[in-house]
Amino acid sequence: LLMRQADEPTILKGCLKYIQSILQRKDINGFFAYPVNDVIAPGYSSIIQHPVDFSTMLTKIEAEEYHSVMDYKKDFELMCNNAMTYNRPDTIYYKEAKKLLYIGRKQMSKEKLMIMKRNLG
Ligand SMILES: CC(=O)c1cc(-c2ccccn2)c2ncccn12
Repeated sequence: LLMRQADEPTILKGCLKYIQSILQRKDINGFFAYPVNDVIAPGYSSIIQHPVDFSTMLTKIEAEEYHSVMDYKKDFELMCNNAMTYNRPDTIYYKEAKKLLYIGRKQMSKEKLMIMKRNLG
């Protein structure tokens, strides 16, 4: 039986789920786990045009809607920037978003992606 080499989408899916698992562990309060609603955040849906959260991103990973790590990184940065747009700088949501953005940029840096590619190679 020939070993079935995982195809590109499967490899990318594995990488993105690994990256998301690391980033979600940093969101200890789960502020970014699910879509923000207008009940907890008044006026959110009229202020934020392109809402995104980790659960939505996981659905997109499974549906193979991301064609590269850079694609995924765009949604991740949008999620953090949405929080830094809607919330004032003195709020826990703004501060957590800023921290998460920094961690995500390190996790998806050129160097880290090279190492991941090499280990998959
Ligand atoms: C991410 C974000 O902007 C957010 C998450 C939350 C949130 C998410 C889960 C539980 C409680 N709050 C929130 N609440 C008020 C205002 C903004 N937020």
